[in-house]
Amino acid sequence: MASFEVIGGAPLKGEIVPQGAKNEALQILCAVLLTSEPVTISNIPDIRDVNKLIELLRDMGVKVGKLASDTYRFQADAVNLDYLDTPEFVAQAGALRGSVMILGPMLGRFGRCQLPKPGGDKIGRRPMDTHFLGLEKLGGKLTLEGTDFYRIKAENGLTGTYMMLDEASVTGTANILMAAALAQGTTTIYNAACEPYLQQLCKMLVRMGANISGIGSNLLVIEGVTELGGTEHRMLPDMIEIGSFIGMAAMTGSEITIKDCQIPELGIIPDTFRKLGIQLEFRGDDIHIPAQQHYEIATYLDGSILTVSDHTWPGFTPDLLSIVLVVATQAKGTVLIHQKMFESRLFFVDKLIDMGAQVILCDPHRATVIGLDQRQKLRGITMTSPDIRAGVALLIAALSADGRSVIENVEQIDRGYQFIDKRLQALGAQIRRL
Ligand SMILES: CC(=O)N[C@H]1[C@@H](OP(=O)(O)OP(=O)(O)OC[C@H]2O[C@@H](n3ccc(=O)[nH]c3=O)[C@H](O)[C@@H]2O)O[C@H](CO)[C@@H](O)[C@@H]1O
Ligand SMILES: C=C(OP(=O)(O)O)C(=O)O
Repeated sequence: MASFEVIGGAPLKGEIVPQGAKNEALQILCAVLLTSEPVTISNIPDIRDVNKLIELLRDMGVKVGKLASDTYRFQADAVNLDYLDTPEFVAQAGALRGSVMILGPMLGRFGRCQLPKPGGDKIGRRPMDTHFLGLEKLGGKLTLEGTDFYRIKAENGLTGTYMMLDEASVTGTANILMAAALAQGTTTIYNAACEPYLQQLCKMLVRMGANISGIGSNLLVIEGVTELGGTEHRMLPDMIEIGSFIGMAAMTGSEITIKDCQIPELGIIPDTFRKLGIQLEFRGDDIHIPAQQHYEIATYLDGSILTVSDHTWPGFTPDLLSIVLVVATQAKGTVLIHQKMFESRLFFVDKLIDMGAQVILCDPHRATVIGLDQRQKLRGITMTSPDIRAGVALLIAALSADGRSVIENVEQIDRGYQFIDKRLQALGAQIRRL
């Protein structure tokens, strides 16, 4: 297990370019399984989860060519279905969440798929029910082995139908959409997730020959086609990384410019940070955060305490709540952080409390943060990164803290943040990989 040693307290300065989006990459990479023609994808982040998925695709028989450091060409013209029966496949697919999205393409194109319970962050229950309810409505027959191995088959192909998802699951919508693209007839998905990465997937599928209407809404209508063709696709910048850098700049009192953010795709992320009193300036497509000694959390109009909570798009993403929470520890004022989707994502506040932050964990879903307004800095400690976003929140805390911190288990951070130590060093951070 690798660690980061951080000597905190010094402001950072400079420009940083966000990586391509992790969670978009996981969807888009799985979509290469939908066609035997070449698909070229650029702005692919060089991170653990994405590299593991590329390796899995390669081992499944997909031809993978690296054209540049962030650009790959894939061709799934000789997929080896027998590989799904090997223990190697089970180990690889079980090691990340994104592997779950091979289900839809494999079922749509080859009529079968199987999968162990996928990996990913241990942040509470992560049910797969929506995925399978949707795929079964299209004609898939599911067999469960125990509670954590799934086999699904559609020997006579899939048939389009109307469905109302029980929840707007991001990866669930991606799976059903990809399967429906190759089903016979019309599929209507109501209560579909509609975040920018899913919109990107829809646009890519349309370029491959799919007929999809309602892109960007929660009502998708897909006219199935018999086959899809090759395409080129470029990933959006990672909105969670952009939010993390905004939080890092504020918490460390740094002047940072985040380049090429595709600001219109960020939804309410910038305004949510503004509610914490953080100044953001849009300079063309860059976000400039000036050095701020103090930032003050807004209240509601009647003076009552602000709540920041997660919601499906266009609401605030749950993946940035840990960042908002840590940034609030040095704000002026009080905020209630309400993590509605996941019940185990706030336990990392114990470490912030050890560092001197004033946080009350009300219950697994809610924490009240009473900001210190820089009256007292956090103190460096040794801690372990429990999940990807808590890991980065702790890294931000360490960068702002007095003294030396050690963050263990940074493989969690490496899942989703490309060469983060080197990129932060370029901004002047004292961070070292041990
Ligand atoms: C690889 C990937 O893309 N992972 C993201 C994806 O995970 P993933 O697709 O696994 O997450 P889902 O959208 O399925 O759901 C996440 C959790 O939220 C709950 N839920 C979901 C929808 C809803 O309307 N109400 C509700 O309460 C679910 O029960 C589940 O516990 O979306 C999550 C929610 O944005 C993000 O945190 C993950 O980073
Ligand atoms: C929860 C996350 O990732 P995953 O779904 O891959 O575990 C995340 O990206 O914040």
